[in-house]
Amino acid sequence: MILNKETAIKTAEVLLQIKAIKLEPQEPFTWASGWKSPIYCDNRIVLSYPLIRNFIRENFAKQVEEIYGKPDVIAAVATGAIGIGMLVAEYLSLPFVYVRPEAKSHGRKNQIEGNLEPGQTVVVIEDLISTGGSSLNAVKALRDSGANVKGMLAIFSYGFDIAKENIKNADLDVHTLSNYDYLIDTAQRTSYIKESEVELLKSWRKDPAKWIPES
Ligand SMILES: O=P(O)(O)OC[C@H]1O[C@H](OP(=O)(O)OP(=O)(O)O)[C@H](O)[C@@H]1O
Ligand SMILES: O=C(O)c1cc(=O)[nH]c(=O)[nH]1
Repeated sequence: MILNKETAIKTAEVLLQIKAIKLEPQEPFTWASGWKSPIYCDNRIVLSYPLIRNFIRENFAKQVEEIYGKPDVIAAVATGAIGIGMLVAEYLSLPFVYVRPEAKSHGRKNQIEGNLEPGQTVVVIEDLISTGGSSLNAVKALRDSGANVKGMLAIFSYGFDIAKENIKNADLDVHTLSNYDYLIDTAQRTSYIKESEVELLKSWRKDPAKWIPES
């Protein structure tokens, strides 16, 4: 869910400005889910731009407080959200943990890194939601450890039905700064993408799991 339309447009604009959005219809990207895609949104690039990471950090912090008040802990989904999650925690003067995709096989064998006590309230920060698998895997680990997960904020979501269903089944409250619709509108308005690319992205978006690149 989008909380603030202006933030959604501005977030789409800055992602385009720093070229976080990559289009490679001829040589598709492979996503975490295994899906092939003509588009990749690399939100990790945000960290390289101080003004833009501050914008993301401040909007995340504002929305965390507006929606949930102050949680006990900010948690980030590794690795993509560790940097920005840490900035949000610092801005709000809150403790921070991050959640690995799985427990380490050596050392302390942790999946959650940092200090988290059972019963603590947690807001999760994620960089991007495609199917929602990675985010929900992290939320499960937090809940299994006894945390009270209040909800999750992500920079961007593609808004796929599968993600909506997964999130609903997990009974998780999710908000994003921007999403695919705002991104495509902004990319069209600023001529970041050509009309032919808009058509391709629209047809891909109808059934992304089954999309086959044109040869
Ligand atoms: O919603 P999903 O289908 O799970 O896909 C989104 C996930 O994919 C990316 O992580 P990736 O697995 O590429 O790892 P990284 O964060 O370590 O770069 C991204 O950071 C999300 O966590
Ligand atoms: O699904 C993914 O793996 C994924 C998609 C995307 O656009 N960006 C990203 O970082 N991961």
